[in-house]
Amino acid sequence: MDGRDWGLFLQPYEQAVEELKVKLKTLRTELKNREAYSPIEFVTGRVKRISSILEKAKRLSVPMEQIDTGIEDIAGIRIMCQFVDDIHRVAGFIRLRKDLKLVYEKDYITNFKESGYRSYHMIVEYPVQTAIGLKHVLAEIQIRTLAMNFWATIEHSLNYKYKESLPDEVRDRLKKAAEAASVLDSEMSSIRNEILDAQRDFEEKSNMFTSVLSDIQELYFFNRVREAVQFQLRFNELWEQEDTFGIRMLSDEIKTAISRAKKGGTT
Ligand SMILES: Nc1nc2c(ncn2[C@@H]2O[C@H](COP(=O)(O)OP(=O)(O)OP(=O)(O)O)[C@@H](O)[C@H]2O)c(=O)[nH]1
Ligand SMILES: Nc1ncnc2c1ncn2[C@@H]1O[C@H](COP(=O)(O)OP(=O)(O)OP(=O)(O)O)[C@@H](O)[C@H]1O
Repeated sequence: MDGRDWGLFLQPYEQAVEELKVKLKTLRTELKNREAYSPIEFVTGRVKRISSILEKAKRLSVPMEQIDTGIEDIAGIRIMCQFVDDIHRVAGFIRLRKDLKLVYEKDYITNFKESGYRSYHMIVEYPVQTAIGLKHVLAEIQIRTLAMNFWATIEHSLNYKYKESLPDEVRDRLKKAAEAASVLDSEMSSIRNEILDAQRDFEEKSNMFTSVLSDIQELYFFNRVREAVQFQLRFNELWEQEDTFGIRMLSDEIKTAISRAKKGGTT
């Protein structure tokens, strides 16, 4: 292939990368608007360099006329997430999409590579509209945490610089660093879960607070002033003691008092 052929060959891959980047960045914005938190931190993409395609074709013994099927990462997308759980959510969103077809997935998080490499890969088929019709191209979507990306970026540049000559001792240290990055991810996930639990706890308490107080207000509305004051005093005490169980019981009592008041009964 000469330069012009390569330009024509790579054009749909360039279009696929640009379109997928836009679509995944839009998904990020949409999720931020819907849920105030997006599992996608940022998205990058690239088309493989010609020299890298040729090198890989040689290494994998892929004939030139089969590189579009034999090399799956000519179009490459990378999605960075804050937490490991986010990776699985993002993969879920990709599986549901109707504008691409999932070919297969590689879970290098559970089954990390010998080097220590961790990421979740999805190979997809993406339809690109060209001047002469639809062309389906393969694209590789790598989904990883910021820590996995940090490790992979440095390891890639060291391997690129030193090629086969990386000393065994350095390889071992890189493996250990990958392990440390994974421990960091687990620790961050567990801190996040604790924060989420605390937030849920706080939300539950503040809902309880509002609901009990509005029930007490209702008793005032039915002119059950003495009863309402007594409930208020008991609530204040239980709230101070952080006795959630006691507040739940009290809430039931107040509700019974309200329905009694609605029926016009006496206290
Ligand atoms: N930094 C880094 N990246 C890796 C490593 N292994 C895989 N990758 C990335 O993941 C891509 C796909 O790797 P594989 O799933 O092994 O598929 P492959 O294309 O058959 O394998 P390679 O010949 O290793 O590219 C690679 O092109 C890299 O971008 C690794 O050990 N270190
Ligand atoms: N799916 C991807 N999305 C975004 N960037 C990628 C993706 N895959 C690789 N890259 C980046 O593209 C640059 C060039 O990498 P290149 O494609 O030559 O090699 P590789 O993917 O690491 O290896 P291989 O040739 O074995 O597939 C590197 O910076 C690499 O991190």
